[in-house]
Amino acid sequence: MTASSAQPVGLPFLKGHGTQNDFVIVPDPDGRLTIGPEAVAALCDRRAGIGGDGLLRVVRSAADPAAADQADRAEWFMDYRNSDGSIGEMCGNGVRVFARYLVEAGLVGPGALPVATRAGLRTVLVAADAEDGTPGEITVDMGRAALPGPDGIEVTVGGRSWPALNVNMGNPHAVAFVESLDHAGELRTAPATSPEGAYPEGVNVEFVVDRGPRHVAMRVHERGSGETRSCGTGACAVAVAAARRDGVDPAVTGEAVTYTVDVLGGRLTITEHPDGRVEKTGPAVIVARGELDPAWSELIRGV
Ligand SMILES: N[C@@H](CCC[C@H](N)C(=O)O)C(=O)O
Repeated sequence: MTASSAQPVGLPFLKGHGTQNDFVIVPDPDGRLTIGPEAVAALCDRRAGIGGDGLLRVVRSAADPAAADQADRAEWFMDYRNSDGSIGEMCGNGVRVFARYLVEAGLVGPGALPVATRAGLRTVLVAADAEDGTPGEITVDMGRAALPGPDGIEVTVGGRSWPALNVNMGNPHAVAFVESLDHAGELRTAPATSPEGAYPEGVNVEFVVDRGPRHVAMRVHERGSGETRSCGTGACAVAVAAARRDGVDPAVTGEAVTYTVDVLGGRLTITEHPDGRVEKTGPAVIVARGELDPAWSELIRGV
């Protein structure tokens, strides 16, 4: 994609991030645009495009067949794509950034906001901004974690292997507790997982170390995006895996448990409730607004 100096086509975009997991945001309220995998990858390219770990298309649920069955419960559908153009069912940081955009654009008011995703409905709560203007934190009900097994999953990097727990937060995760986050290496390629076939759709892999009581730190290699500085669904998977490793299950104790999860780009707070719901709290900001050059209409249909 080469930029031209012609008049802007007027297709607006924004850029935002949540704990430095960053996204190109494309408002498409009436579902007029077709942004195929090639266009997503080009927009997310950090040298020739806008740059991002993924893309959030903001569309009314009723205007997209992928979310039409949720339209009676959620006006807005988060159409999330990884930076390579592939689909991710859910994005925990993305949904906070998505909500921040809707609120800042005046498209929704304060309070609980239901958002349709490919993993089902998620409810987002945007806290009021601080008096100094600092954007309030955002809490998301991320639904229930599933631990479908099998036992014996392993993650391997650079000749070292660790046992991993398969945690599904609407999307798949393999969570491995390691001695040092450096052991994950450069993470330029996806870590190997075994047994073969455990993750037919690919997997997000988290490497975790302890920082203190109910406090861990992680790195992540995301399916479709590579190493990112944060992964919201990954942080939830990590908190649930850490709780089980620590012998804690809120469904058994009847008490919620909270873990602080440090990511390379900040900090997320994850609470698992006795009914199994996992809540995630963290920041989300919009950092830029602009218009795409007309040259993009070669890749994006409907412009
Ligand atoms: N960064 C996201 C997860 C995005 C989807 C993931 N790469 C997948 O393919 O499942 C998050 O914050 O949860």
